[in-house]
Amino acid sequence: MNPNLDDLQISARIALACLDLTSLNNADTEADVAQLCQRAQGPFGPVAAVCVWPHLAAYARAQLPASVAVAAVANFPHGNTDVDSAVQDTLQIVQAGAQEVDVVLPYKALLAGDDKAVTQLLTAVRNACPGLLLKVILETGELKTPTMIHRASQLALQAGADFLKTSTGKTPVSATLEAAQVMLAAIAAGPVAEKTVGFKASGGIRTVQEAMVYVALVQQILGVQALNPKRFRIGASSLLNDIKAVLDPSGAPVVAPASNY
Ligand SMILES: O=C[C@H](O)COP(=O)(O)O
Repeated sequence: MNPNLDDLQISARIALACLDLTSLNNADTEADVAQLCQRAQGPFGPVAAVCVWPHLAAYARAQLPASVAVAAVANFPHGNTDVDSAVQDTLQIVQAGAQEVDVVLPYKALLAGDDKAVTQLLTAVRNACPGLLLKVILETGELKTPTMIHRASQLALQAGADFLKTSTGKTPVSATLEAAQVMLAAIAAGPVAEKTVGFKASGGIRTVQEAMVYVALVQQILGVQALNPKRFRIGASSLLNDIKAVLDPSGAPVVAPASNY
């Protein structure tokens, strides 16, 4: 059933306020980031953060008001176990004056049963960015099973994650409702300190209708009070066009044209 315009617009407003507007193409330049930062501050209000490569984080920071956070990625997208390299990424992000680090959990090590390597890398990154918001990307499409997604969630929470994030957007399967359910349940079941951890759905979310199912799930499992950027983010490179179309139906079609995909 298609949602009515009021529901769609409420979700569009939440999605905008909670959006990590992302550009993580290999060839990204300062000009691309300048454009991204401009789009981050549109007529309907700012996004929560922009998300870029570490070497472009300082440039992004200089383009934005303090009200829009800068996030940058570490150990991305491969999720290797090289602690030094992940810490280097993280220090570059810290030195850039960014507010948030999105680190890829070493998911191949986890699948191979090497929990220790996972904990070592995540703990080192956590220690390298005190005071910054740490989002741990589980890469749920590669972990595949609820058991592995639950285990990854636990290890990330134990290492001090502020957010659990589904995906890099660089693998065949990105965010799914099933994976989100497991992650949200892990957050909700945690000790008090972990109950304030946030959730970020990312990868492949291009329409408000797609975003809306995550809004509903977060509300259902974490409660309506979690529908704010401190607890909920959507990481997306191409959702903003549809958010704008929904919020200004007279200005553009509600669903972004296929050419934007
Ligand atoms: O972290 C966010 C993802 O990299 C964005 O993925 P997307 O390009 O499919 O929206």
